[in-house]
Amino acid sequence: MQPLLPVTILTGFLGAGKTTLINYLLNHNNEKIMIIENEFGQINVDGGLLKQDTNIEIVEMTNGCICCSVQGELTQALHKLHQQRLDGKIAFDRLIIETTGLADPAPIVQTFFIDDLIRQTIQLDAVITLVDCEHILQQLDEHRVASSQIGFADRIILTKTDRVSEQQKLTAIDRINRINNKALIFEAIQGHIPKTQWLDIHAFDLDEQLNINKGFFVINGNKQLTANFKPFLAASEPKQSWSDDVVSYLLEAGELDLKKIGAFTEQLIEKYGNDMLRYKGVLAIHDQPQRLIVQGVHKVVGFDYGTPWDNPNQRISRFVIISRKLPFDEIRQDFIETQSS
Ligand SMILES: Nc1nc2c(ncn2[C@@H]2O[C@H](COP(=O)(O)OP(=O)(O)OP(=O)(O)O)[C@@H](O)[C@H]2O)c(=O)[nH]1
Repeated sequence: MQPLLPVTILTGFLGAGKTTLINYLLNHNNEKIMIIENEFGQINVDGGLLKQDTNIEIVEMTNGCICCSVQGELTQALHKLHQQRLDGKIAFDRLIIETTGLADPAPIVQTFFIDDLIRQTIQLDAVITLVDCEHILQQLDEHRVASSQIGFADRIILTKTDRVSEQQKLTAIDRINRINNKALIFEAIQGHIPKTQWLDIHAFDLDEQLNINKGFFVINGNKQLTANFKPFLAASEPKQSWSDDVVSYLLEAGELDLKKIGAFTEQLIEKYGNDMLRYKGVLAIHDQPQRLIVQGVHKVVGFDYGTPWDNPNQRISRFVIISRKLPFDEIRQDFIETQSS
């Protein structure tokens, strides 16, 4: 049996630097990479821009954007690639899906959980969102899809920071952080970022990392990684208030009752799953030494027990939800009521 094929979804608004990033990767990489990409409209320019060599195959989907035809065209393309791999007609080590700048990642991400063959052969590694530091504020004001792309991200790569002042950059980061306080933010000028920062990060594994507001990292050029890591704002209060329709919510409580939290999660997803882009919980369950991990995308959710809590006195349940506006006070109250009495 072949190992699961890792797939990375690369998203970001028009002109955010997706092709530039892929080209940088292809110039600093030995793996064979399959890229599925598409452009909005009939003429696909990006295929021409991407560096062509023997380590890259490109499947272009020009028939509208991926998200409109996701259940059909993308699923079909993935099935076909799988068969060609099985037949030995084509060989590659990973797949990158570059979405059009106008795509909402939701249906693309869901494809990897819905289709049986895809679930059994492909492992969704992460959603990486590129954010154009120069234009993001305007894009967020004008295009709902821009906040969705940020909300879905496991990692955010900030581009074009060479074109803005330090203050503009900090303002952009503040706003991004409010939409998604779970994704680590990296900076890459002209796509210069080591692939280890955005490939094979296993974001959909049921692990115990919540990564809330961990920080901001500068990766610039080919310098040593560690020398360039710059911690950023730790959970700061936003300096300005924005009205983005996607925001991050954090629920916190002590030990929870398993039945109650099960019912809470079920109802939450039933009622608000369509609005909840990504969510993750690391929960302390009464009489259970291990952490309970919950992770989901809209109405697709996974649960598993993780490692035991190190310190029995520090068993705190945390649940992060990145969502369109929710009645937070009510949800927080319901969450607190799932505590074991
Ligand atoms: N100054 C500057 N320009 C950049 C940077 N990253 C990308 N660009 C430029 O921005 C333009 C758009 O970059 P692309 O890589 O084509 O962006 P894209 O996200 O693939 O664009 P679409 O396919 O239209 O969604 C190109 O002219 C790039 O050279 C950066 O970090 N700094």
